[in-house]
Amino acid sequence: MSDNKGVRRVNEDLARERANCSFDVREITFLLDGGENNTITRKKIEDFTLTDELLSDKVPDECLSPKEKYENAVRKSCLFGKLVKDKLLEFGGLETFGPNSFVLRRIADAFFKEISPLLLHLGMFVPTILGQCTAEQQSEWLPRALSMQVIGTYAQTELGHGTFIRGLETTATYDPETEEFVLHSPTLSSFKWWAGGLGKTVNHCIVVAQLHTKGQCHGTHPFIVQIRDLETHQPLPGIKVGEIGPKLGFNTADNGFLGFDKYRIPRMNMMMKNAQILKDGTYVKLDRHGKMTYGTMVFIRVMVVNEVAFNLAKAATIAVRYSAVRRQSEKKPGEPEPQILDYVTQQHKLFICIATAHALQLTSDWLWRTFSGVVTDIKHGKTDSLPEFHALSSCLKAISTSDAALLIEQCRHSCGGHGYMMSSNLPLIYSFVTATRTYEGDYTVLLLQTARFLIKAWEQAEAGKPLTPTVSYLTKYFKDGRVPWDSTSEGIVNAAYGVAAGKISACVKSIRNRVKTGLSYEDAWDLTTVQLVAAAEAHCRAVICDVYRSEAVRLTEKSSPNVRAVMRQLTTLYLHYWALERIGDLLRYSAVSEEDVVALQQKYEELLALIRPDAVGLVDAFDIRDEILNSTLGAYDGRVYERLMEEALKSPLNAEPVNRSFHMYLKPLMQGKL
Ligand SMILES: CCC/C=C/C(=O)SCCNC(=O)CCNC(=O)[C@H](O)C(C)(C)COP(=O)([O-])OP(=O)([O-])OC[C@H]1O[C@@H](n2cnc3c(N)ncnc32)[C@H](O)[C@@H]1OP(=O)([O-])[O-]
Ligand SMILES: Cc1cc2nc3c(=O)[nH]c(=O)nc-3n(C[C@H](O)[C@H](O)[C@H](O)COP(=O)(O)OP(=O)(O)OC[C@H]3O[C@@H](n4cnc5c(N)ncnc54)[C@H](O)[C@@H]3O)c2cc1C
Repeated sequence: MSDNKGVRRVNEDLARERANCSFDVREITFLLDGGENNTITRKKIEDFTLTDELLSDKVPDECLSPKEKYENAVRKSCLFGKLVKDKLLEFGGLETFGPNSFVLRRIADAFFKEISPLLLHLGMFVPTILGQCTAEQQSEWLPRALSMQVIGTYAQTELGHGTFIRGLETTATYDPETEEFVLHSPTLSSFKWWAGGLGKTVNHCIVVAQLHTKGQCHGTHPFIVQIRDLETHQPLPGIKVGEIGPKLGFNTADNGFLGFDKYRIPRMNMMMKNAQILKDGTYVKLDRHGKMTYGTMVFIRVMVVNEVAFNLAKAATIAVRYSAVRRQSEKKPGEPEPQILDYVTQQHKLFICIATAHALQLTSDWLWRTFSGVVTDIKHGKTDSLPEFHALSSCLKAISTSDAALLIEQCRHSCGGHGYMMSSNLPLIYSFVTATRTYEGDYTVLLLQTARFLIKAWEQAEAGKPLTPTVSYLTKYFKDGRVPWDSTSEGIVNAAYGVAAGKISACVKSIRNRVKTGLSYEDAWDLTTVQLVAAAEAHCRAVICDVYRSEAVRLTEKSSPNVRAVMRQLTTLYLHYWALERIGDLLRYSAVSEEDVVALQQKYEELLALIRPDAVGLVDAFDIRDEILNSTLGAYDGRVYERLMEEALKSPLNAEPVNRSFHMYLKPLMQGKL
């Protein structure tokens, strides 16, 4: 299905793989896109936007200086922004595709090898206006933000604090005399640090600061702050702003720092949906739940699951296609060199990547639907579902980003030396995804948030109180104890829940035993955090296994038999992979026997063999165009070696036969004249 526009000749091995695929690739594309209509619209938009004129870079981005890279990214962001504004809305905007199909995000990958400096504008600035402003404030800020007169970012993290939001030091002190807030950075560690686009691009930002009024601090609140002049783009007096320097990735995102020297903003620049300051300085709290100002973070955590699923699909596409083209070594003496995809160890590295991309995509669609329900509840003043949703989105964000980063790195390893080339795009995909494990809530910190909820749920189960849906399995565990083993998919999912329940139970015991020795609850909790993180991870894995299995069955109800078969093979592979990965836990918390373990391993290896002939078809079904993949190793036509050489020749070092350093240093060294 992938666009093969401009293809001269498809590599023979890839062509044969495609001819032998057992199913109609388009059927799986439609499933992943959420229906044929979505696929048709997406492809129309891709045809329309991915034009050579906008995409061509004479010099590869990675050969540019940091400054040139940034300037190129701004140029492309503006072209991309104009395209979206002028043309894409003709297709009905994002709503046409459903909020979870992320068409624009997909297309953006063709424009930016790294990140758009405007990502935070649409990704966080606009959503925070929607989530944290009153209707009146929205009518003032939204039109200006959507027409790009106001370009913004989200500046919460400081040099000294990212995780512990309550510890942020920037202050916003209300002055009733002038009806203004005075923003101030009292220490070096209070400088804002990290916000994308802050370094050079934006003219406004959302600043999260400690609100002081009438001599009292009311905790952190968000404010809209203009930081640069709209005409000259110079920082305004009282603002110290700059870029934070080179990073592992995100090098076109101009992440920035920001400090305030008693900088004044109007009272109405406080985002007032959840709390207000009246003219006289009276503080009015409207948020009954207490954590509504964390709403943008929850929203982004939901989006990130989809983001990493797509990036893993990209890495799997590159690695599987390359593994079908690449031939290396001999299986038996004198035999022709096999495609490396024929090595079982290679299949073990890669098929779990395809299955995980599906698992995360389907889980993300389910999470989005659940989130939409929570948002509707909140609109009607109901916040009861928030604690469970916070626990769910926290662990899914942590596990999906961590799994995706590890598996993308595995894809890179599976491509040998060529996977190390920037032109394979695997290093950039990895550097992007590994950051998702940290930003919007660090892995450990978020799992501990989930653990907090799980321990409370356990106590509720003990007290015989009803439990919310994602933890209702604890009630069953209370009744039946250790789970029986059953090697069906349903049985493995049940066992995964059993492991989670067993681990939560062990944490509860551990905390209580420690408290009995005289420790405070906080100290007992702290000493148990290694187990608590593992329990939250086990809970999250059980949820993903459950959702993936049930969603795959539901989605393929009307599919052709071959598509149903291959989708079932993938879900079964996923469940077996994780059962084997966590065999120690299963031995501890379920009735699995030694023989069952042997059978699990055997079945897993049989599944690798069954999936092998369809592997290329499965990654083709992700339907990621060459312009978006940006990879010498993963292009649809498989012209790997030609592309590697073409890209190498673009290196600026190849523009001249002899570099001047020869005359300046090497020659004098060779002649003993240095
Ligand atoms: C492209 C890249 C863009 C990147 C952008 C960024 O990174 S932007 C920067 C992104 N930065 C980050 O992501 C920073 C990550 N850090 C954080 O999100 C918070 O500091 C925290 C959640 C770790 C702790 O917060 P805290 O110290 O205020 O809270 P606490 O632990 O004392 O718990 C008190 C109660 O609150 C509950 N509760 C908490 N959060 C939520 C919620 N969202 N919803 C609902 N409930 C929530 C919690 O469950 C607990 O309930 P319980 O048990 O009492 O019933
Ligand atoms: C690429 C990138 C882009 C970003 N973009 C933005 C942005 O646009 N806007 C913005 O505001 N921020 C942004 N951030 C900041 C990001 O949100 C924070 O880095 C993140 O929330 C982690 O916080 P931290 O850096 O303070 O880590 P720390 O909290 O200092 O974490 C360091 C270590 O301490 C551990 N730790 C911390 N607290 C605990 C605890 N309670 N229990 C156990 N272990 C703990 C962590 O697990 C970790 O191992 C970005 C970060 C990155 C990397």
